[in-house]
Amino acid sequence: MPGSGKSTIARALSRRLQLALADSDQAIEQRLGCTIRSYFDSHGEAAFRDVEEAVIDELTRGGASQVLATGGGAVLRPINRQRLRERGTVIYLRSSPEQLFKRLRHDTKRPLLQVADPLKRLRALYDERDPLYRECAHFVVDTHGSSLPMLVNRIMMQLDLMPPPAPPPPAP
Ligand SMILES: Nc1ncnc2c1ncn2[C@@H]1O[C@H](COP(=O)(O)OP(=O)(O)O)[C@@H](O)[C@H]1O
Ligand SMILES: O=C(O)C1=C[C@@H](OP(=O)(O)O)[C@@H](O)[C@H](O)C1
Repeated sequence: MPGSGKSTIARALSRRLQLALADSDQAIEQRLGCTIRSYFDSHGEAAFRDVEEAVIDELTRGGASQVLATGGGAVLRPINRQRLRERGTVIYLRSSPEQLFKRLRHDTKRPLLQVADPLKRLRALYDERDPLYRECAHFVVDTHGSSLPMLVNRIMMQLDLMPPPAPPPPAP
């Protein structure tokens, strides 16, 4: 979801894991040469989702060698969910629409929230997306009431519990 703290938490987690940090929204804006908001305005959401799909494909080809923060709508397309889940470990940072509204009520960057009633929009997005995040994620971390260091510790513990990745198939 927009504002669930993905960028903030991914940055802290990448430091802790000593892995590179990637941010698909930043990569998209670099490719577009403009902000996501202005691209939404000029080309519409479907065109944005095409670019998002291509960037996520590229950024996940290296497997689990980095921490990747995706935009909140990355799970909408089945191919994105499949690539993310198969190529890495996916963490759903769950927040309620009410918490997200507290964080984002003054936001001007997120195109989907530039509406008369952003809380209503956040509730609709949550209802649509929560099942998709759960389908895609390897585990869920609730972000409510935890500081950033506590969240990173909880994620580290969950990662420790993950089974090791399957070995690559033998060379033919
Ligand atoms: N765990 C948290 N508790 C409170 N505020 C948070 C938390 N995580 C992020 N924030 C704040 O919420 C806003 C959105 O965070 P951001 O990392 O940009 O979210 P996203 O990348 O998911 O859209 C920022 O202002 C950030 O400081
Ligand atoms: O929820 C969404 O559909 C979107 C969230 C944004 O990213 P954040 O989740 O980082 O706000 C950005 O990708 C775009 O505005 C669409």
